[in-house]
Amino acid sequence: MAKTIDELLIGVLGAGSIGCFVGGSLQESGCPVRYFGREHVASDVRSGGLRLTSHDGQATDLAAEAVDFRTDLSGLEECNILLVCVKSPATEVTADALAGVIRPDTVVISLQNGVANTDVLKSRLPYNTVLAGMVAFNVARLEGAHFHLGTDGEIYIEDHPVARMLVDRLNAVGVSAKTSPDMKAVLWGKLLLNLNNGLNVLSDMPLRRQLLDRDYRRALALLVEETLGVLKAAGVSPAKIGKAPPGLIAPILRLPNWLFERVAASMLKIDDKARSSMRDDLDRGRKSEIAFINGAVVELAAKVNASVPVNAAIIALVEDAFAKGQSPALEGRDLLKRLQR
Ligand SMILES: NC(=O)C1=CN([C@@H]2O[C@H](COP(=O)(O)OP(=O)(O)OC[C@H]3O[C@@H](n4cnc5c(N)ncnc54)[C@H](OP(=O)(O)O)[C@@H]3O)[C@@H](O)[C@H]2O)C=CC1
Ligand SMILES: CC(C)(CO)C(=O)C(=O)O
Repeated sequence: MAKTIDELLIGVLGAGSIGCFVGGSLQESGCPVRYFGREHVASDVRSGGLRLTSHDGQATDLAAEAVDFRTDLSGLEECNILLVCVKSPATEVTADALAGVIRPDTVVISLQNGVANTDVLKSRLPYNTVLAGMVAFNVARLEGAHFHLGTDGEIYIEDHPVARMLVDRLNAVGVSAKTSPDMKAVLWGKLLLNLNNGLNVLSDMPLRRQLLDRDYRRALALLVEETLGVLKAAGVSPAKIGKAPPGLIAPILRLPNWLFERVAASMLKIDDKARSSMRDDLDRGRKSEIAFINGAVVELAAKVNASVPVNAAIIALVEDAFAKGQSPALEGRDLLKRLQR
């Protein structure tokens, strides 16, 4: 693929929060982008265009007529790069829809949470180059097709010439991005942060307020420690994502509030209303990604004969919340008691 990035058509498959934010940022940088998503986003784009804003005050508006948003897969075969941004439960079905439609030289990049999506895509798309990616920041859909970056954080993409071109373009428009030769470590490092997604479903609080609740932080510390134990037994070294090295996350979380607020000031730079993507799924009546986050820990634990009661308890509570369609709004101390039983 000896073309420049401006000659390559980027497809965003699953144009929701991450897809519209990353795709919109690449379009802002001058790349041709085609979005594939749902009618509820398409109709908002038609009526008001695509709006991207950020907690640091940046704003970008892409006019409706400049946004090529499709609610079917027509023209997918013209894409040279495909960013897969669907939630993990949709990866298999999505990959099957791509197989035999996209060109063998299309580079497919997963920008999803969880550690297994790239393997699923690879198994279904054996002729394509499939790269792992990871997004460390939070994006929320506000009113209409307005997508808001609520935290700091970087995008990582597995090292490859196409990844380098995308990273350059993202950095040029102020979206931090880098390539990595070791995405397994990056994905497990991110999964440590995503252990909070399930807790955010259970707390019924915005992320910032929940992080200021010491009992919720203690619950998260238990999850992180249990997961690090499994990773150690399996010989996996998670990468440092954010400011704290993996081994310091739990001790920092356990600090009293006054000290935590100082030591973890960057972790608390979150919009007051931001919630985890799993909490969005509960509100929108969708499936949860819990099986791909805490469930990945349970799966790895089984391989190394480790027991993971804390992750298992969180999975059960989150599955129950999704079955009922609402958060149990657990007090931090009640959750902690259940986990320490
Ligand atoms: N939001 C965030 O802050 C972050 C999210 N992530 C991860 O990024 C990934 C994407 O999350 P997010 O952007 O929040 O998800 P969203 O649900 O906002 O966006 C995904 C969109 O893709 C649509 N979709 C699903 N299947 C298809 C298909 N076959 N064709 C076209 N559209 C489809 C979904 O529709 P439908 O509603 O029908 O499912 C939905 O509108 C997840 O793995 C998430 O964990 C990572 C970091 C932060
Ligand atoms: C950015 C973060 C860690 C928290 O919002 C996330 O990945 C998510 O919401 O899924």
